[in-house]
Amino acid sequence: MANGWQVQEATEFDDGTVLEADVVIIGTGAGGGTSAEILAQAGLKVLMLEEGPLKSSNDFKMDEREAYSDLYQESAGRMSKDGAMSILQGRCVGGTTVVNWTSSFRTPDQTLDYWASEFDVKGLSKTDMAPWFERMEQRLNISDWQVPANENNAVLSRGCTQLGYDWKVIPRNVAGCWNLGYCGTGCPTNAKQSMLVTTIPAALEMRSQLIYSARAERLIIEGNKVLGVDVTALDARYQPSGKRIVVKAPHIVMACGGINGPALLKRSNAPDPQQRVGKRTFLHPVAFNFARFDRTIDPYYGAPQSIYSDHFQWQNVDGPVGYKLEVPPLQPGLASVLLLGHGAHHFDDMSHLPNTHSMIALLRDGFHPQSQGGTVELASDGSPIIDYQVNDYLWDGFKRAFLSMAEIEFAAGAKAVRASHLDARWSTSWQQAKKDISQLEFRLNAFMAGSAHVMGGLAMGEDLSQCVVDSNGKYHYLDNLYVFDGSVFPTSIGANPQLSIYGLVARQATQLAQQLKPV
Ligand SMILES: Cc1cc2nc3c(=O)[nH]c(=O)nc-3n(C[C@H](O)[C@H](O)[C@H](O)COP(=O)(O)OP(=O)(O)OC[C@H]3O[C@@H](n4cnc5c(N)ncnc54)[C@H](O)[C@@H]3O)c2cc1C
Repeated sequence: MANGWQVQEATEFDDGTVLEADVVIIGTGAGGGTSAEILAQAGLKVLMLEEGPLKSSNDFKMDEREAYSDLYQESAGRMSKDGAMSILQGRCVGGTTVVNWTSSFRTPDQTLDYWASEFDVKGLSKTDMAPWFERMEQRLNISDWQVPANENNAVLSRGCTQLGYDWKVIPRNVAGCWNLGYCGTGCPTNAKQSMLVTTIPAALEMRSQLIYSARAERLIIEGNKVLGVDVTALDARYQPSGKRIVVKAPHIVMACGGINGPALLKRSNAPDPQQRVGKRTFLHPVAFNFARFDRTIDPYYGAPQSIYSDHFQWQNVDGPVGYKLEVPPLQPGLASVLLLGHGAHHFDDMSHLPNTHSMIALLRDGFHPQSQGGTVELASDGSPIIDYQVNDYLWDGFKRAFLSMAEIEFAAGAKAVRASHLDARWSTSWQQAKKDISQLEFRLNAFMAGSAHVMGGLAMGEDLSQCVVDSNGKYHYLDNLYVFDGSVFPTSIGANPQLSIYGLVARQATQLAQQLKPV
């Protein structure tokens, strides 16, 4: 910034200021950052709008309390409408890539094939996508994690090996990682190759502009065109400051991510003849399991996710729900929420944290008629609400996942295992766990699922009865509006989504850049 980058907080502008650019990008996460660099490289004047604050490694102090309120949507308190699902998403310059846990997977072939056959998605086969994944893997230094897994992750590989289940090492987007484990509070060493330290600085170096604490309130739509964006300047407490600015551009890229993107279109009364905006929002609903060991696990230290198992993920594509197994970090604040409960039991659970391991199962939603995902609605103040119901189809998956996780944990030497359900107790043998898990029932607010992977809501494809953007990310019903982020996925990915977004957006933004390149 000292070199003269154009970076401003929205409140620095006078109320009513009008700004102009060749392309305005709303949101600076995986999709926004990738688009900004590519469009700026093509010589276009890019203006990035971000509703969150600008924070950097100077501010990232491995402090959960500050990080959750500064860097996450709704201060990490975002929930589904009925409270059954806790949803983590970033809200800062760099978006969710600033707080994510660095796992980097290509889109599974099964998912790309399913999109082509069920949603008439064109041009995104495995072969079409390979060069784009390769390009972004190089750009973000993605490769298998070479350091031995921490104890928390080693439980997964050890248990799977014992049982003959598949497991693999996770590729990560890091350069010179210190193996601290606090990726979720922002990387204090700049090792994580988030948009904050890669594509956004590159775009700024090419004379792009970034305005932060700037919430896109609505798109200004006339006929088939978006003329610009009406922006609310937010104050230090992330509340409207009373100032508004307008950004005009001939081309608009929405990269606000799932939930917020559909909400912006709804606030803008964007044309949506089939009423599909906000539908098919997927979350990879996550079930958590905990295991106690008689040795130290220290689950808060070391690369958060370094081992995964897809053993239960692709046994079929469109039958009973499949799930990916991974291992989350357990910093004390996060652990205290996930462990559920209160009082003496909770105190006891937290006292055992150094000996506690956790495993997660990420359910692959969206591949079955009984898995239609959630719907984004607007609250009376225009903010988004996600209605996502846990039904019998998902509950069956959660119960199978609890069993798989407990079996693996006992095989790895766990002394006791517990599901994250208020009725669950610590089972001290695999036999006991099978019985205990079979008795668990879905009750609202007794079982809490989580999500850190918001996808869909603006489905991509040529089938107009289901989709609102085309296979290149252009909104079907407006001439100059593009959606370049994870909200376009017509199902969940079936793997952690960031590299799917980077690869897809690299392809789409490059196409747009070729169309718009100044002559
Ligand atoms: C704790 C955590 C861990 C994760 N770990 C992994 C992982 O290990 N691997 C992986 O692949 N994925 C992971 N993810 C998910 C991954 O980071 C996201 O899927 C990805 O970043 C989504 O990209 P996006 O471009 O769709 O949206 P985002 O990256 O969320 O970016 C959207 C941006 O738009 C801004 N915005 C929204 N609305 C507006 C508006 N109206 N006006 C202006 N700005 C707006 C938001 O503030 C945000 O900065 C994790 C997520 C979390 C929360």
